[in-house]
Amino acid sequence: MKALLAFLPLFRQRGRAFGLALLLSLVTLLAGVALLGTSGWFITATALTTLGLGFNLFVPSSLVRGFSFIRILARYGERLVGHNATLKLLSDLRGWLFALLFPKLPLPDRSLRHGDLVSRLTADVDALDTAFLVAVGPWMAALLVGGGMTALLGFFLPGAALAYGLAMLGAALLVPIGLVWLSRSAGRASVAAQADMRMAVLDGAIGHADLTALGALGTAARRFEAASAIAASLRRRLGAYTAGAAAMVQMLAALALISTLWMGLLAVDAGHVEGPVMAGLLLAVLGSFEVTGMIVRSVGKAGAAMAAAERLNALAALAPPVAEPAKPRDIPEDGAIAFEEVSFAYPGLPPVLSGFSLTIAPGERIAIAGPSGSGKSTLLRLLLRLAEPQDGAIGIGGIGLEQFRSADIHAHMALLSQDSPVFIDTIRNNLLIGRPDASDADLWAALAEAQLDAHIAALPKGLDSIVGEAGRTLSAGQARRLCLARALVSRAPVLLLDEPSDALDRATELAFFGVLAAAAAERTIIMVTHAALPEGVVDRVLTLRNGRLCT
Ligand SMILES: Nc1ncnc2c1ncn2[C@@H]1O[C@H](COP(=O)(O)OP(=O)(O)OP(=O)(O)O)[C@@H](O)[C@H]1O
Repeated sequence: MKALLAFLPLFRQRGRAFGLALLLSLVTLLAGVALLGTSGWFITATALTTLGLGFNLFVPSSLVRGFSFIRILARYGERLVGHNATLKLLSDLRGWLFALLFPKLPLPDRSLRHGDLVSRLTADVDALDTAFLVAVGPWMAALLVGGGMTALLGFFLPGAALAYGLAMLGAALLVPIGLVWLSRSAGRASVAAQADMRMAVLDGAIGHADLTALGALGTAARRFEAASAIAASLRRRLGAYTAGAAAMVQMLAALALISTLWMGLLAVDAGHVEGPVMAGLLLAVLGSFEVTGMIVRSVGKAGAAMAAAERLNALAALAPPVAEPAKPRDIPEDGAIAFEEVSFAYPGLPPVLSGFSLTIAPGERIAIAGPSGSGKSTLLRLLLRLAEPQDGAIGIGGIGLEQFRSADIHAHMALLSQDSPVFIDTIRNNLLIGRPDASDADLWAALAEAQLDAHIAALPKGLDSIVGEAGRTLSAGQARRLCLARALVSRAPVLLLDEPSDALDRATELAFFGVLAAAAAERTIIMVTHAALPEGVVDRVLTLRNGRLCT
């Protein structure tokens, strides 16, 4: 519950709209109760009229029409206002989550898998949509309608008021609380199982080609089936709990109805209440229980909503990898980059770097080689200040990285990695990510430097050609050169390259290095690579082993 309360400020922002939706749902409910009550009274009175009693038909018949009209309009308004507010709340929620998450990307926590993150950003947010509207509204309505009805019965049929009040209390409060309690762990497990299911789908889709080649599609399918079977059985269990609770609520409504009928007949017999009034009260009691059905339906989802809220809070509470400086300094354009006695370990793991020192002069080009897992990519992460060393210092021009804004560091150093994506968008927009205010001339210049201009110019739509998912309308080498052009557009004086030629065949790799050497003439280059570099691409090649450079 605490996890859900964390979202209260967001809910409050839409408080007015939710308040109006609540008011309209109350009007709907009251109109429904009044409609049933008046109809019961009207029908009974009409029947009695045929037995010779005088009765004015016009007032009750216009009341019936009036109440049904009010009910229709209020229900329509409540749906309109309520759903509009809910959709806005969902968009606020996503905005809040993205704003919290973006400064923390890339997430250092490797336990949070891609599919799980997607699941949290989509399904978990959706699971919260009904939490407030459906849970808060009907409860307040039950309180008001149930209280009002008890008072009304207390006036006409005091004997029935107590039974009704207790039945309403049980249906609106005790049964839903029991349902929340019962469905808590199944709700949590259900959210986790559905996340597992999504991860299995994503893994299967992303790795489809490899799974097919390895003949492992069956294993992937079985993993998905197992995850779905667990999710389905949890859903069934939650459904059974909700159905059981709904049945109990119906029984309580029946008890309230029977006791009202019993007391009503006695009162009519004793001449304390007229028959039509008793019939009206009976139907009003029936109508007032409508709200408890809504409570049970929403509360059935409460377990999942609470689990979703916990997962979202956990995501929001992830600590930012580094703190921004209170008084940021400007990065010296021509400053040398220096690692001094840097030691770094990922939490709970053995050190990746220990006492690592290196100075890179402005305009110098170096390559860092070393065995897989020796910490080459980690070096670049530290330089981009995506993580901070436990010991030692990293600086530019003699100023520690911690004194620069992260945004300035990322503008100073452009990263081209083996995972640099080509987005499903136009070539222009792919390049503008490097520098949003770049002119077409800048884009063409960068494409020329990356030796991609002739190819793009030959496309019918030129810069406005769409490149497909993972740059599929480009060859692997062209996609890599497009990413290089993006890095060049950025005008960053330092280029960080992490296995830039990975997955390219040797001929394409050599061509890429040739392009790189020519294009990045004025820039500092720090390249991490396993590839054998042709002459002239870098000034020196260093090897990282056991956390230090070896000579
Ligand atoms: N986010 C992380 N959380 C925990 N451990 C990590 C993380 N990133 C890297 N590591 C671990 O740190 C070590 C160094 O990884 P790193 O990616 O820097 O090596 P690398 O030299 O670039 O390897 P490769 O050449 O295979 O890309 C490895 O043992 C790796 O498993």
